[in-house]
Amino acid sequence: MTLQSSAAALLEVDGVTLQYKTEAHLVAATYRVSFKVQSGDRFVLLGPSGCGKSTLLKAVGGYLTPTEGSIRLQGRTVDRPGPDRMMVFQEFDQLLPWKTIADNVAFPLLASGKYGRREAREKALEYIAKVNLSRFAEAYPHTLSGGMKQRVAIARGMAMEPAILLMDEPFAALDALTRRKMQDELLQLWDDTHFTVLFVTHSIPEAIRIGNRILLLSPHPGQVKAELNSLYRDNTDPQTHQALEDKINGILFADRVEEELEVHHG
Ligand SMILES: Nc1ncnc2c1ncn2[C@@H]1O[C@H](COP(=O)(O)OP(=O)(O)OP(=O)(O)O)[C@@H](O)[C@H]1O
Repeated sequence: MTLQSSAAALLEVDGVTLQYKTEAHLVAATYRVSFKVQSGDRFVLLGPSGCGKSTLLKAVGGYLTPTEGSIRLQGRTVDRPGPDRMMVFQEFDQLLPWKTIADNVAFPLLASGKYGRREAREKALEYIAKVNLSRFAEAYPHTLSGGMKQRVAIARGMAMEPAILLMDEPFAALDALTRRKMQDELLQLWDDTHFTVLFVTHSIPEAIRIGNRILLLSPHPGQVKAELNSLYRDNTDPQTHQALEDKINGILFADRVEEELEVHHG
């Protein structure tokens, strides 16, 4: 037993290169990306379209194997999907249309063998309440708005109480007002349970609102440009946000690689 093991990060992504093999050629999605997520982090992967954010998230999910480097969750190498990592996607059609909201949320709890029928239902209802949808527990997905469906998808992911929740642009398809509301709700949920989330977005304002840490990735293939730490969300001063947005824009479009920045504006 060493001190090092007790201080280990929850998720360690170490020098990860990810590639897609197509018939014609090899597409490099990320190149030697490293970062560490601590328990309770709201860790954001931010970068322009095509920089490999979704690919990284899929690799953490265990759906893709790195060609170089390693991914470890709670000290164990990730080599397949597992109930300790739940995904929430952008699309509104990620729910099973023939199942009620309660049954959708209970589904992975039952399928994974984590709970029996009665406990799964109780757990599902508990998380449906957390996303303020108790009134719709017996409704079917097609009767819900896009924002409500996303809340169900979040409840379904959280009900499994995974080690880490993986969110791939979950609010990108929503209108601006709903998107803002959903960001607030996610933060309220975090206040409730302090879950760990790895959140992908290409929106700088969204990254600033959601993240306590932000990893900035360069365009294709994605490489780490900088890591912003110690972001305090209770600082809602628009000037501070604007200054941070400007700083991120500067980093994303400057020619600097692998820079560690500590930003304190709390
Ligand atoms: N299934 C695939 N087969 C081949 N290439 C792929 C595949 N999926 C993604 N790519 C390529 O890998 C690179 C990274 O894609 P990825 O979707 O991870 O980027 P992203 O940063 O999430 O972009 P976006 O914000 O547009 O979703 C891109 O060049 C993309 O074209």
